[in-house]
Amino acid sequence: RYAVTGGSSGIGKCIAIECYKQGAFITLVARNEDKLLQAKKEIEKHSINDKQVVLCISVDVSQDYSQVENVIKQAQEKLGPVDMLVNCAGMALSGKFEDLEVSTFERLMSVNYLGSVYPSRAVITTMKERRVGRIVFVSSQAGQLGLFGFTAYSSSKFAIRGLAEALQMEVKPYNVYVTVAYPPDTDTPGFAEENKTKPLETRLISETISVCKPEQVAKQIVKDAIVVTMGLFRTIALFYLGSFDSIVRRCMMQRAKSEVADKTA
Ligand SMILES: NC(=O)C1=CN([C@@H]2O[C@H](COP(=O)(O)OP(=O)(O)OC[C@H]3O[C@@H](n4cnc5c(N)ncnc54)[C@H](OP(=O)(O)O)[C@@H]3O)[C@@H](O)[C@H]2O)C=CC1
Ligand SMILES: CCCCCCCCCCCCCCCC(=O)[C@@H](N)CO
Repeated sequence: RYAVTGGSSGIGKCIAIECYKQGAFITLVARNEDKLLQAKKEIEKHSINDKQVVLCISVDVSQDYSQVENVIKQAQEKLGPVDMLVNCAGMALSGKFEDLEVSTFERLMSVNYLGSVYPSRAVITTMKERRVGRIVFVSSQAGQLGLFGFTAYSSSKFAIRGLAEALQMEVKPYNVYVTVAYPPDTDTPGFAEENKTKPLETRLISETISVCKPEQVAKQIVKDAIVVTMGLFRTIALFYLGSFDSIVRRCMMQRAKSEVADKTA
């Protein structure tokens, strides 16, 4: 059972299709109901058995945590616990730092960052209890490099990386896995929208690499969620992370011991 935020368009919709093709039950989360229904119809064409369902939830993932928590609870009651959550809802706005409205910084932070925190927070307890789960975050290449025109966007995508890495250290002992995707420019409705206001410099920088197809990006994201690949930096970091993970495990054992002691006391 998979839940995909931003599953009604672009990369999120392609991720949903990719997972549906593998027999998963899908919950789509986005705001616009027409787009959700449209996507549902499209995804259902790829079913591989007649038990599969696509459930649509209309909610703004960036506004009210209790609302997000409620709808996720309802979805889990209908379909059962979520095994994989893909946080793909997001948006991009660009412009020079001094030209961007202050409200744009707030908006991108709440949609891209808090919009990934809330759904994750809503599913994590059940995942830890079940000792099963995957959470996928969708950052961006602009979440690894700060680029001209992306002062608001890049920082919201860098934030996702910090969240994901910290969360991974917490949930690893519970067999819950976290992955982050850093996609390049991808041909989606959101990308077309973003291009309407892109500064020239940003456009020229973007054009140095080619635009990907959302189907291709989605395939890679689903694959990476299952098979983890590594870069050089990651390998060095892994040495440290290993020792940090053992601290986490030690604390867990210590806590379990003292809980037993409390009970017997
Ligand atoms: N396309 C690209 O070039 C790249 C995109 N990305 C990232 O990938 C993700 C998907 O991008 P893309 O497919 O292009 O985007 P689209 O604009 O095509 O789709 C965005 C999806 O997110 C939903 N969404 C947006 N805001 C909210 C919200 N506040 N609450 C709930 N749902 C919301 C939209 O539905 P609705 O509007 O109805 O709510 C829609 O389903 C984003 O996080 C983006 O930053 C990363 C790198 C490159
Ligand atoms: C290890 C990293 C390698 C980096 C290679 C250099 C890439 C420079 C070009 C970057 C293009 C900007 C992508 C942003 C996409 C995006 O998030 C928006 N389209 C959102 O919609």
